[in-house]
Amino acid sequence: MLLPVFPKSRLPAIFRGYATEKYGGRFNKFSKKRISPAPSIKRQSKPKKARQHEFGDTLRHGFGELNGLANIDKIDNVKSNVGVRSRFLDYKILEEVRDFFTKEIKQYSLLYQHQKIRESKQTEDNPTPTDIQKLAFSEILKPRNSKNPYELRIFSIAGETGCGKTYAYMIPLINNLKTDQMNKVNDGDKKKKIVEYNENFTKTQINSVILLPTNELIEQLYDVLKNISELGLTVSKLNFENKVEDLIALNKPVDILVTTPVKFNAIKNYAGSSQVYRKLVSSIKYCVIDEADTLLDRSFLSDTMTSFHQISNMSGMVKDLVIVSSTISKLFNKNLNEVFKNNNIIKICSKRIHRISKKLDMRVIDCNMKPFRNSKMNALKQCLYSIYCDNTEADLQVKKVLVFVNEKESVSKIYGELCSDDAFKGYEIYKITGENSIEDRMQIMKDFNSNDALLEDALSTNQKSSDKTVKIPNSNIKLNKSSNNDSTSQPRLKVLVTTDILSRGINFQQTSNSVLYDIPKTTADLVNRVGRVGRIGLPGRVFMLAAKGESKGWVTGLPKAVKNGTPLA
Ligand SMILES: Nc1ncnc2c1ncn2[C@@H]1O[C@H](COP(=O)(O)OP(=O)(O)OP(=O)(O)O)[C@@H](O)[C@H]1O
Repeated sequence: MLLPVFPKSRLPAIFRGYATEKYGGRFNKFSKKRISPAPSIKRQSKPKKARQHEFGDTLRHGFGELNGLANIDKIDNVKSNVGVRSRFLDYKILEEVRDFFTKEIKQYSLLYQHQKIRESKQTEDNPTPTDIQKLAFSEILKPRNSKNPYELRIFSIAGETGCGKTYAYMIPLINNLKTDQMNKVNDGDKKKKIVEYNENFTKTQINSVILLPTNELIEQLYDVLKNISELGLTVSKLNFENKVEDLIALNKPVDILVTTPVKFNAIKNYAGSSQVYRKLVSSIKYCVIDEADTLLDRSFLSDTMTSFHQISNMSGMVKDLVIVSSTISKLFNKNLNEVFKNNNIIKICSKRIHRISKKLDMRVIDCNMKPFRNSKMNALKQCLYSIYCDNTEADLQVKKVLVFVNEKESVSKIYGELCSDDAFKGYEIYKITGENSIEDRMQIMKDFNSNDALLEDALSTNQKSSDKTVKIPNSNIKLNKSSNNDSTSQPRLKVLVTTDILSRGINFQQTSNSVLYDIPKTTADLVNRVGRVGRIGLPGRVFMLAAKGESKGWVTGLPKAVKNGTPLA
């Protein structure tokens, strides 16, 4: 079932032919005469070395010095050699922990979900650790200094978006918690003894804390840990809906507390007496600061550091602090070195950091060219239509597209435009900004992530066409159209318009398409927005819309840089 994006009556003359001809053949005919090749094509003929140099320079200029990404080659003592061990079995991980996580990865990994749908036989394979996981396991699982078992070790883990950093810190953390738990009980039936030990607790005791910047990420991580009770461990979250009082009243060990720095700092106020507070936090031995490039930037730094100082001051027992990030900006690197200057930070970094996955098909659309008439909205509508019509993800019932903008005001504008356009009647359009209540945000994320078929009658106009391709006008972008135009098998489209609020850390379920409506303000924003698709080596597509004056060298050079694996720093 096909939808005309631009109703014929409201279409500028230049569009009319395209709309009536359903984009395909007519576009090809027009494009030969009127459309000059996209600038990115012209630039591709430049000598490789000169272009890469120009790309790096212009990118830095484009995004400004302070927010630029650090050059990893210039950071001392970074551990990035993966080594030869290639299986979970090769690392000193407790057998039950290893079995638990390999099972979890197979069941819930985006990679395995993807394969399950496309090639069900592949799901028989056993997962292997990703590069960042191998690096992290090699360092964090090293035996501690036996002379000083409570020495604080600080690790910084940095790797490209979607490379599996969560398990890179989670598996060693669970391994440590489980080992500590086993050491607390005597030999014999350890499982039974651990249950008895936990039942005898009269006060809440937190054993480890994971700090995250947003409620969405807390929810996501809590979901990752939902089966952890199988290992005899407990997890609690402190977010918008959970009260600190309830945590205090639990009266049992909390092996992992997932929360934000602000919520964590609030525990002190609610604890009432310093004795209660001390009891709560004095058993924290492991602390993780995830999405640290956000939590150690200007807006969060003071809350994050208050949390960490509270943990280490009150307990003096923190053994491992793990700081995790997908980019290393100059500011982050500066803050990291300043804040932890007296400690040796063990820096673990994947070689692919600051690079965009080569599996991503990255395209730039110049909106200044006809027929978009410098209207990003027109270009966006055409993108959505083309994604909807092409034959990718043919086996899915629902295709999903993320649309990222810089300012929350633009979210409502775009959402309003798409909702009020009859051509988008059958699409499910969502928006999320910081202005939505947290409850709303959670519900919208749930709806967008669900893969249920949309209402049968959602798409009511069925237009048959024999064209095999759809082309985004005035670009070199041609997409194959679904070969099957039968209304029951045509996928449906969900579109989520949002800001950077959702650009960090979120695993969107079965989402392979993204439109960067605005040019991101910093390289870190670019890397994170793009990184919501094409995760863990999966294929994906990103369309970047460039208006008049935005088609600078680095913008048009981006697709080539992605293909060449050029670091964006
Ligand atoms: N060893 C593995 N094999 C297969 N899939 C994995 C493996 N490790 C993690 N995954 C899956 O990869 C996906 C992305 O992982 P994760 O969320 O940890 O990425 P990330 O590096 O933290 O990304 P970001 O920088 O965006 O936060 C998840 O669906 C996870 O289940």
